Amino acid sequence: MMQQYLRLKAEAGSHLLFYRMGDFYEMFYEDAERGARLLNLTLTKRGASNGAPIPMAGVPFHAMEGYLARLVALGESVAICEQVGDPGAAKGPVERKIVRIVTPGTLTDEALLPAKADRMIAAVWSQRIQRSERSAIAWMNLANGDFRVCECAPGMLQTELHRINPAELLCAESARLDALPGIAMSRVPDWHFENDGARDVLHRHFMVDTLASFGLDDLPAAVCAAGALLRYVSRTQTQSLSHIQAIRVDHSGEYIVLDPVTRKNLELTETISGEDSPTLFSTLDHCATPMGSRLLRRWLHHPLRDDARALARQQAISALLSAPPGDHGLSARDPLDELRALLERYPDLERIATRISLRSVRPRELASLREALALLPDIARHIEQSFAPQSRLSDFARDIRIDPGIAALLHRAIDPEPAQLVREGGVIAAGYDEELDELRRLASDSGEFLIQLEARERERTGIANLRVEFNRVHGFFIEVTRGQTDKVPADYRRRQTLKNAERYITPELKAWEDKVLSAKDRSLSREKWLFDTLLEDMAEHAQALSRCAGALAEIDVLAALADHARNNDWNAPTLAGGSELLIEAGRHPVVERSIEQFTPNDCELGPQRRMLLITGPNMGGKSTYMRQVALIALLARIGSFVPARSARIGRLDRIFTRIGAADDLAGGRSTFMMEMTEASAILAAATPQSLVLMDEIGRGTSTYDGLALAWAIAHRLLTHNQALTLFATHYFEITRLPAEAPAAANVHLAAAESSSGIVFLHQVQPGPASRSYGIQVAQRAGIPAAVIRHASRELARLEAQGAPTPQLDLFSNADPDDDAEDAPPSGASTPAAAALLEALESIDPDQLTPREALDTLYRLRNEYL
Ligand SMILES: Nc1ncnc2c1ncn2[C@@H]1O[C@H](COP(=O)(O)OP(=O)(O)OP(=O)(O)O)[C@@H](O)[C@H]1O
Repeated sequence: MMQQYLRLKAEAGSHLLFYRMGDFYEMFYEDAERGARLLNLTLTKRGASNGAPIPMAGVPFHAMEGYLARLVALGESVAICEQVGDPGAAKGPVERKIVRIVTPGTLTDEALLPAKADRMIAAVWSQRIQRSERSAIAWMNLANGDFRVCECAPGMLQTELHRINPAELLCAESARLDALPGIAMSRVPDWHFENDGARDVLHRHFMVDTLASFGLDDLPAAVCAAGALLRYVSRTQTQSLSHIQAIRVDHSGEYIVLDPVTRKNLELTETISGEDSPTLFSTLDHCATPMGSRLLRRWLHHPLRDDARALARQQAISALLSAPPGDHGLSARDPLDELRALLERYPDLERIATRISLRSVRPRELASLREALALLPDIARHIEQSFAPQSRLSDFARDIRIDPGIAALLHRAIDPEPAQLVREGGVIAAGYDEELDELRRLASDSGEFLIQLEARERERTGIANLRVEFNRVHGFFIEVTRGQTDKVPADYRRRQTLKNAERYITPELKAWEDKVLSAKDRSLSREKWLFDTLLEDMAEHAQALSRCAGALAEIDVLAALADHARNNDWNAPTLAGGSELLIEAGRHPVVERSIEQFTPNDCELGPQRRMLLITGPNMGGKSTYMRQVALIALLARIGSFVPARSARIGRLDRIFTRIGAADDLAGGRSTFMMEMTEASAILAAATPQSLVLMDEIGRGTSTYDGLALAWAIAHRLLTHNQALTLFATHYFEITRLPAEAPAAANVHLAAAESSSGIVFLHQVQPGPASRSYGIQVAQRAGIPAAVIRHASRELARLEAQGAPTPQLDLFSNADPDDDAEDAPPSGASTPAAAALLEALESIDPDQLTPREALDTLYRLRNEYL
């Protein structure tokens, strides 16, 4: 047996091996030690190898899922080995096989998957293509069959990985990739990523001769990553991956880029301290189904650059809110509430569809699918009848239409209340299969047959006390008392002789006995076969089911967003083409829910007013204001309504944030170093279409250094990057920037002093703040009165001395070359230079092929030299 174990362990490699023995999955050797430590199991011993006892630890088979869930949460992978041979027939150990491998990114079992979040597996690959380095990511959501790739510059790899947020990351053995927090790393041999082999894997899976139809022709690195990923995932699953029907290319220009820091700072799906709520997602997630919740989460992380898709969603939300009052179609309820109530009755169709493809669906899931399918016509009718006509909504009504034959088949085939597992029996409905009905009848109601047989035999033999009976040792028999045995017919065969009676069997009773005794077994295997056949039939419809699930998830998200908009007085924003953000009476979507009276504020940013310098007391509401502007922009760009009286949101390519200070002690970077690293990333990449939030930059160092840096950074953002910027600062000196650069404007958060201390008005007003109120805020925070009095005296003394204010022309002696670099295109010394700068501005090197880059270089040389 140990030989068999060791062979299977070699196959499982570094994964833990769960080796099935009777009612347990056992682990041996190092696996046992690791498993026992991770799962808190008792470590025992079994036999010996080379004189030393073999460590062993096991988990009961019926509790396996719970243990697996714990292991994958810890980033472990497990190979599950089952007995596949017949224990009776085998001479040595029963034949065993690894039937599946569970890894953190390839889960499909309902019990192991989080309901409201996706678990993705990704593969990364980088290679040199014509002298430039390209990185590619392929990722797959095995639970719904989504398979995507993208290529990007190596510097964008981290940002893209954060967007995708995989649970497991696959890379080549030789890849230089640091472990990423919260992501399990799996390494495979480099050759898995080789182009020819990878292409071959994809060709075979999709049964195509070319990948051109997926748009992968010009993406060689992406092909390598996708091929390696598909090879890895196929190995982990026992069934074919027929639900993975296509690869989609995510173009980098499709979404507004949010770097990891920004996703965190805006608290989209996780608070800064790592909690699930309150976040934008937890505030908006009124979805009725888990698949809707997952889609909403995806949307929040993928705001769109293009207007059309966001607008289509927004119009669908408007249509859902536009139901004519009074005429409420199916019921007296409000149509949006009715729609949400209908959606609430849906199971997780997306995952059920996938498990049908993987042939791992459970009987009860099919029963809930049956109930759900019966509701589809109601939903389709409700959408058509109750809401204003809208093209997106009409598409849904079409996409959720499913062949009624599937529901009919499930009605006929699946028991109204099926058992949990097929092996328990009682899953296939009565009347679906004659043979199964007969087997079940035999297995269950043998009593009737025996009574009839007894009556018949009494009559035939004339033996009045003849009895038909059963015992475990001898099976069925006819018992005749000794005095009557001369009446026994010739076809009676003696089975057993007792003191006062003889026991017989007849050919009829024997045949019947064989049938009954095996009926139970046969009915179970017949049921298993029928269930498998049913799954084969259902698999043909898996794609239609998953399309229907996708449409339902989308309706669910739109209905949730519509509901939130309606209940919180949100409005449809205008999506504009230029670079602008105009918000009238905007609110913070999460904070407005947690306080009684939120003060709305406007925001105006555009080509002539690119930067707001925000001042005001601590606790005045600066961070809230900046975040609310970014969140309103993001919400508009996912297609949602926004918490504002009106909003006009231009095209955005990126949102950057530099908010708050957090040490990265693990990474060995101080607060100040972190701050500067983030700022330098922003200065390197922000464009006129970027939204930048900068909160108190420079705070982490001495006043002069900090002020100087803050000034220079603000200046550069204004003149060079020309990004739309919200710049909160405590350096009042910086409020004089607008005098030099008219594209900057001062606003402040108003506060007033009353007899009982400072009152925060949370109102954004034009102009700089007049003072900082630091001492008043400290007083409110409970600093002892003596310290406050001392501070007030110190302040008065410093003010009386006229404490030196840092000079504002700190940069007047700056290197003239630096000035030139900072100058906007319009500040170029000659018209030709201005034209050249403008031409350079319009180039996005990341979007050019090497050939195009060379051509562009020649063209510029010819035009401007
Ligand atoms: N517009 C508003 N209406 C009502 N309350 C608000 C508003 N904005 C902020 N607040 C409240 O004020 C508190 C402080 O806000 P915020 O953290 O934005 O201040 P801040 O100016 O950034 O402070 P600091 O400079 O100390 O970081 C928030 O927790 C919130 O409860």
